[in-house]
Amino acid sequence: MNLSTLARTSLLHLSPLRSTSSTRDNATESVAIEGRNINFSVNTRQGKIVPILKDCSIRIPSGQLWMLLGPNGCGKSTLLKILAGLLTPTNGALYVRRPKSYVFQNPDHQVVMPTVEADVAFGLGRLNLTNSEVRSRVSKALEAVGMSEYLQRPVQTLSGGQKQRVAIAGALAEACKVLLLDELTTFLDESDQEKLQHCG
Ligand SMILES: Nc1ncnc2c1ncn2[C@@H]1O[C@H](COP(=O)(O)OP(=O)(O)OP(=O)(O)O)[C@@H](O)[C@H]1O
Repeated sequence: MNLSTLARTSLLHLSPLRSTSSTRDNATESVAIEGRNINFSVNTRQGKIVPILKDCSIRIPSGQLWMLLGPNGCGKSTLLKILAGLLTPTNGALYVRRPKSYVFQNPDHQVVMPTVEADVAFGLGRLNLTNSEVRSRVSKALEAVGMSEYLQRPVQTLSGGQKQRVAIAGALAEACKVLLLDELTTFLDESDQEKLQHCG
């Protein structure tokens, strides 16, 4: 992937990388994502090694919305999966602030519980919260994505865009500091995408 494919929504601006992981805690508290010289290759069934990402470097400050832009197959999803921890880079250095959440391109891969309420609460199970805290977080997250009235809805009755909003609500409920969204445009209409920019 060429770094020119990384764009902030308002302004293309890439600062040079300046810290290493050992100095990060003191020097760059406000950095959300930083990767340096990330490489990723896959081994094909024919035994060939195919490079997908070559020396990809990225630095994103906290509190900003950035989009990865580029042609089909250039490596956007691969990079996002590496940032999410779903893929391990072949080499390179990587820091992603926690907690982080990843929303799949296809919400059917993520929205798995029987009801909307159960699905948004799913990730909270490991956080040791009281029932009332869980209910409050679920309620606020659903409100943020405009899905409050769907609390008891069976997830299989939702549209693709509604499922995607439920998946995003699950991420917001976990109070993630980094939200990684793959192909926001697959199911969400323009107005939903616009609203999402303000609900974090
Ligand atoms: N397991 C794999 N084996 C072989 N090639 C792979 C594998 N996984 C990904 N690729 C290739 O890596 C490249 C990058 O894929 P990726 O899904 O990251 O692209 P993308 O930029 O997100 O594409 P799109 O815009 O079409 O979603 C593609 O050419 C893809 O075919």
